[in-house]
Amino acid sequence: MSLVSLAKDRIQILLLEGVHESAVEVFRQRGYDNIDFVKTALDEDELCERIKDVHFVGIRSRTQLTPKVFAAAQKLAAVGCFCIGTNQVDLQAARRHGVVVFNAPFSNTRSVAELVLAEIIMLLRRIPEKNAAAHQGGWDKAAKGSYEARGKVLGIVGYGHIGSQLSILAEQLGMQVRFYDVENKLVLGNAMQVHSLDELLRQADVISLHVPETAQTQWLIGASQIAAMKPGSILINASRGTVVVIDELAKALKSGHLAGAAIDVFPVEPGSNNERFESPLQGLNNCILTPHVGGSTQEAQENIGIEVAGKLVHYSDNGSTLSAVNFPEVSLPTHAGSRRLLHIHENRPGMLTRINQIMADDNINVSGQYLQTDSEVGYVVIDIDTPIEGNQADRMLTKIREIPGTIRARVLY
Ligand SMILES: NC(=O)C1=CN([C@@H]2O[C@H](COP(=O)(O)OP(=O)(O)OC[C@H]3O[C@@H](n4cnc5c(N)ncnc54)[C@H](O)[C@@H]3O)[C@@H](O)[C@H]2O)C=CC1
Ligand SMILES: O=C(O)C(=O)COP(=O)(O)O
Repeated sequence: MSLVSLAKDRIQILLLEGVHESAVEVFRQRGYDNIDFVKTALDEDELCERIKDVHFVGIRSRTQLTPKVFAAAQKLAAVGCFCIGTNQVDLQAARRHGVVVFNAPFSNTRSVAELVLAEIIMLLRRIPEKNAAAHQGGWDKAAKGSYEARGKVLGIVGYGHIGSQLSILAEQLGMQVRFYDVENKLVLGNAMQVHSLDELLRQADVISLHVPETAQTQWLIGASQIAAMKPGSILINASRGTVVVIDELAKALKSGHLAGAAIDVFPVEPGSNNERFESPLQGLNNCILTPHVGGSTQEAQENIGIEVAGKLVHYSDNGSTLSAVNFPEVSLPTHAGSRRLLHIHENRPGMLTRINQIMADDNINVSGQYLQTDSEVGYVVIDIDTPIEGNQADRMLTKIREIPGTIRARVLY
């Protein structure tokens, strides 16, 4: 069996969780036809079985890529997260296996910001309760507890791509925006950065969470943070379900300390549309529950499909790791007229010398070399302008793979 790159029709792609068909089109246009398309997420055991011969896997936010999955995925070269969050992927395990992980950092951000804006207005007007009452024959025409968004203070936790877009949209409604972020951020419009979460919670009429799932954001909003929020204020979470202690939120909504909430993400979410959803927030009419649809618009999904499939194809064809989330980034020119060696290795001294020595011993001429390393992993790409036959490439790769510390090596056509 040749060790050089497989023919494209033998490269297996597994797309899970109903990734948009725009992704399939991108793969097909670029010659990748061997695509397995699954509408749901798979559990760990099923995934370990399905992923054995897969070279590229595409997931959304529900599929957990654990160390066990990476150990089973011996042929896997890259993961495409067709979403923003990458917390569902064990990024260290991926790196140790030489698997590059990509995501779509921008494509669904506007969709989330728009949904949150709509929820702010609905909750300030107490529409969820009035809607529930009307469906039961009720007629609650009172203005009590209903407010305009204009002039209210919106507190944003996490002023990144989503938080900052929400900030602009909310200012257009006349809201006063304040935000808390662990980093110093470029302040847009008339927004103001405050110095602690506590300060923000005490000032805001509406709090909206836009942080990633990390060890620091886990259960960021618990009993004492909810107690610090203004009586009658509103909490919105379209970030990750682990950011809010949901039982404490349920208590605050029942007691009336919080006037309302909109929750799009949950500590435990169903793996498919056929599974039952359970939450302590069910039955609370002052709480909007949505099934993790912040980024689920036609526009966002289509763009994400094109963006992430494009990154996977580019890595497969060219070796570029530009915008990878777990890997040294190497941006590469095309390699027409040359063969290209990709070598992923543990970052230890002497790696390049050894690779170059093997090439020199074989009279192979190098026309370009690109190296990036981080504290653990090195990624070197070497363009070869000496014509080499399949057998010679195989021999060279065998020797290169024997270099201690090599994680993965392949040659592109
Ligand atoms: N509901 C949905 O369908 C969607 C949910 N998301 C979630 O939204 C999150 C945010 O997305 P983006 O704005 O694009 O991410 P981003 O990375 O652009 O922004 C996140 C911001 O949070 C800040 N941050 C991190 N830890 C913090 C902490 N402990 N306290 C305060 N600030 C902190 C960061 O400095 C950064 O400014 C994603 O990580 C994802 O989990 C994203 C898209 C769709
Ligand atoms: O982009 C994200 O991080 C999201 O949470 C959206 O996830 P989804 O693609 O809807 O499973």
